[in-house]
Amino acid sequence: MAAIRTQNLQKNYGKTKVLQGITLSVEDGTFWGLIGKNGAGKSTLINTLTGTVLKSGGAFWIYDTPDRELDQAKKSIGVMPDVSGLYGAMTGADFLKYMASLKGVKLTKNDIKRCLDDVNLDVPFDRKIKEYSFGMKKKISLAQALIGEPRLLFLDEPTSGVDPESILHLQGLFHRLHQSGTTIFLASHNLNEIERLCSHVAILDQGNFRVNGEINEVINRYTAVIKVQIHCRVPDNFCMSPKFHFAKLIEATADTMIFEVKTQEDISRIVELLVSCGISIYSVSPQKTTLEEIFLK
Ligand SMILES: Nc1ncnc2c1ncn2[C@@H]1O[C@H](COP(=O)(O)OP(=O)(O)OP(=O)(O)O)[C@@H](O)[C@H]1O
Repeated sequence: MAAIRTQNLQKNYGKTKVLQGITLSVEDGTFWGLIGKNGAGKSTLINTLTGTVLKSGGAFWIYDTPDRELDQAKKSIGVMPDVSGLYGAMTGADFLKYMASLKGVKLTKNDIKRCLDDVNLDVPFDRKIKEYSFGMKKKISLAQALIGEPRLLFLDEPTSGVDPESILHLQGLFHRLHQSGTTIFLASHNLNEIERLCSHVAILDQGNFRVNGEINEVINRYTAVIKVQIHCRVPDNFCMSPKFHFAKLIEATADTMIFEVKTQEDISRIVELLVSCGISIYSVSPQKTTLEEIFLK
């Protein structure tokens, strides 16, 4: 079942066409990473899908509920928007209680403590949100998104501006939520985070997806050559026979050879050939194309 489905979804701000006909299907239980340059439309897509802004054209469905009936699907959704929409005059505890009441959930003092612990936010209950640091605001925004254990979670740059220890804590939390079946739609500039956490990725460029799909499949599709570093004892008299025609040796020292090949199978072929030449191999390290390299292309 699709958690999110869009058909030719469009959003304009005046004459600016921000989303130019997005068509996407996000299967239930998947973890999508949404990437794109500043102004590419990531927040606009999340805001449109969660009903914060109105679409200009096309259609979308959340768990088969059409966008015109979005209110009915809202109980399945948790949204962590950017932090500008927080109620600064409220304390964090009152804010969580208020947001919970909108979802029909009653929070006890212990529940609030657990919400704060979940997002690694150590703050007195009576401190007003306007007195929070930027990173603390991010965490309280995430805490409210998690209330009621939503089946579908939208996260807009949840770890930007957050300290490194908390980033690891939050990434662990996202991983556990995904493992327990939550569908997550995460916009982030942290490509390493997306590569490590997500099952799927979409690159938004000029109002449309340049690429979208299963993350390993996307990386493989854009991997023209695989670099493989082989630690081994290279004999002085070693020379590449014609049998190595499928591989390009780009560097060689007394204990390391680096080849460029086209497929994973080529790596096994190189190893077999080296062993048949009597060379002892200590380790083989393929260097995959990263999401960053694909994004920057
Ligand atoms: N309320 C608004 N009114 C007019 N234009 C807007 C509004 N919100 C966003 N835009 C414009 O829409 C475009 C996409 O903005 P959006 O915030 O969705 O990008 P983004 O990919 O989330 O960027 P970033 O990575 O910087 O957060 C930008 O050109 C922005 O100026």
